[in-house]
Amino acid sequence: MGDEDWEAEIIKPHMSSYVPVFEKDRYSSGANGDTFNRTLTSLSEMGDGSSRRDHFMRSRFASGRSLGNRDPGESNKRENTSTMGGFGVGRSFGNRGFSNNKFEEGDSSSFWRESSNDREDNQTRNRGFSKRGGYQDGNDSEASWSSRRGGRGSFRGCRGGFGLGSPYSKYEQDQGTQRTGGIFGSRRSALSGVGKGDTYQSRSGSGSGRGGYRGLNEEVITGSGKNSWKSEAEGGESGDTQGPKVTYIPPPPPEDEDSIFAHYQTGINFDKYDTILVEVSGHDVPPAVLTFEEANLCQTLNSNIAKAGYTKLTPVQKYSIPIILGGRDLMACAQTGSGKTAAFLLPILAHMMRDGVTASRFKELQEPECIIVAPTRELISQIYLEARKFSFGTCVRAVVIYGGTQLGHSIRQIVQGCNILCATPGRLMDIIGKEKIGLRQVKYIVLDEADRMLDMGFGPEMKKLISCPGMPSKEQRQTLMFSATFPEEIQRLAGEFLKSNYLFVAVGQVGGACRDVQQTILQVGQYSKREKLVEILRNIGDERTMVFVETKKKADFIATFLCQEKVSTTSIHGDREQREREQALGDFRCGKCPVLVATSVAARGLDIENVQHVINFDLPSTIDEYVHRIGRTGRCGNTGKAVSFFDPESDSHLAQLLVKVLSDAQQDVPAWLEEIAFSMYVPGFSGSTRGNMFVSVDTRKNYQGKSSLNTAGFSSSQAPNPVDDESWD
Ligand SMILES: Nc1ncnc2c1ncn2[C@@H]1O[C@H](COP(=O)(O)OP(=O)(O)OP(=O)(O)O)[C@@H](O)[C@H]1O
Repeated sequence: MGDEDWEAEIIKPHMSSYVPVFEKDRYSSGANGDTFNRTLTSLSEMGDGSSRRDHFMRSRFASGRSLGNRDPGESNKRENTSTMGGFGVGRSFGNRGFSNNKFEEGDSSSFWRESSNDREDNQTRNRGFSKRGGYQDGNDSEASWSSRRGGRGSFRGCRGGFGLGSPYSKYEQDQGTQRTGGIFGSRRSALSGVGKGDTYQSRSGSGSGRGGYRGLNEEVITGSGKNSWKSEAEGGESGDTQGPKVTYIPPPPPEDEDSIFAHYQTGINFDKYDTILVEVSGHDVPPAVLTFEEANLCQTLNSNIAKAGYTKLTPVQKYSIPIILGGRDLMACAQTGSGKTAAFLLPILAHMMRDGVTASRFKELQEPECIIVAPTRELISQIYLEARKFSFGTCVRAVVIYGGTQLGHSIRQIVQGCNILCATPGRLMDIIGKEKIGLRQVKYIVLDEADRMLDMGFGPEMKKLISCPGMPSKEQRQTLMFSATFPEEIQRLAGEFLKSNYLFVAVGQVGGACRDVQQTILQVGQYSKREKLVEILRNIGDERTMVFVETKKKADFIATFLCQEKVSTTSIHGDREQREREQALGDFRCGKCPVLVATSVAARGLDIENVQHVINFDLPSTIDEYVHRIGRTGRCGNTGKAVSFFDPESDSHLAQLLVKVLSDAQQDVPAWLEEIAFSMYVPGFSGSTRGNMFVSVDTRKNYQGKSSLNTAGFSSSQAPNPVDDESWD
């Protein structure tokens, strides 16, 4: 569990995890790539005599709906995470032990195998669903809540300290081993007690079993046990708990119109969106709109849309806008980078304009009409900027609040007038708990990356939100959920937030990767990854690249390593202070650091212009995360490239799902990957969608109608069809 890191921004806000930046050299190109130009279809045509294999391939991939069963592999991977190691004593690593801006490979010690708390993703799993552990049955009881949160301190004693003086290669050797670093004492004392300013220091808070949680390192929710809803803000600002204040006040975004409407160009494949299939299920589906004019939004909105450079609706917008304008609840699933944000913002704003809401700074209690929640600070900031853009020149005021920033600042933003409140879950619950906003006027709740939020274990928080005093019931408000992936079990939970007649919009190969991303899977063992990474980055030159790794410490480590290799790099992850995270994103966006090393904190939603490459240095543990990560490139009709290092030792459980994703996106599938996928084949696995975490279709058994449409020429919703019903089960 993440028993220390969640407090990072509270306890020692002044500490820096600076990653040095070096000017990037120019490098020559080198050879790269080892995929085979063989598609899945060609495999089935090979006639290699393996009937088992043929059966496997047919059953897995031919239908386009099968393949799941990722849990065994996933849990395998998870089970290997209970170890800790450490950095070299007094030795270098960024400002966490990076001495004199030089990473001493031989001296920096045993960079440890991923500890469970270091894996951003893993933390969430620990709070996740039954299959992933944790939240199980919609039971929101305090008992289950506290049991998931409590007892964190109990892990501390057995968490590792330093691997004294062992070299980096030791880290690599340790990748496959179970290490319990207890002999060097607790992580806290070990990490903070050694060396001087440039030693890695734990920014953990007090130990001793204090409860708390920091979901995906984004939101800080502390609790000293049962039924506690203390947050970093409370602890830091009101003095309810110990710890210094969070003082960070994010700089205000530029106010000038050019900056507000700055946008990047849609890509050459934008028009291809018209051919994407869309399925809408539920009763009385309103017809889609084909153009912005048809949507009949108000004049100011149309003008803002034009200034934003939008001339044509994306598929998810064509379908979602009329559904939301029609007052319906919605669960929408569309590929990464396809315009989901505007799909909910525009109709909500249109309604607000119609209803004449006005932000007033003179109101004693601000009562927003719309609450938008997203799982990460960066994503919610981005949504806010979109809301600000589309509400430009109107009397609607959007406000953003998120963790890692001064609570007083959040409150000051709100009291100046708040119609649309964009928030991360922890900060939102803080503000509500402090009665800084009233909920009586809420008409719209939007959960962006809803699957992630629920998967992260924010289900209870979201339930608290909708059952807060004053919050209109689901019959009296509109609830909208968006994501590129919607696993079945998440859908079932999500259904509790929505009216029973909600509509489900599925655009394209739902849960699938964007076809504009060229995907390459390379078989790279853990010992060769760094070398391969450098080789690829040198080929890439200065093109903007996101490198995903599995743990926070590894993110720092790889960033530092790349800096030493003279690749201008920065990093973002949940252990970095908010100002550092924003700085890192800023440096990446502006091109100062064309390489951003990130954990899954940056996997979702981030919309950064011109990210041409994504490199999965470590593959994520789930295929959904893979889809989101590679979706940071190839956005809005632009093309992009994703290269993933596949280590058969640790990633084999993903092989089947990767083959599926690749073939669905019409990518080349390496023969060796097919072989691994085949070897992982479980006889008797039906390949049905049910239980499959990947393919996201409307899981409601009794939905009454669906339409299967082409975004260019759609039909209206169909009458219930028992045959279709079955096929949707
Ligand atoms: N109709 C449109 N015309 C032109 N650009 C658009 C349109 N809709 C959205 N965009 C732009 O496309 C980019 C991606 O949009 P957005 O971030 O909403 O995608 P998303 O579907 O939410 O992606 P993700 O699943 O990764 O969160 C943004 O820069 C947005 O401004």
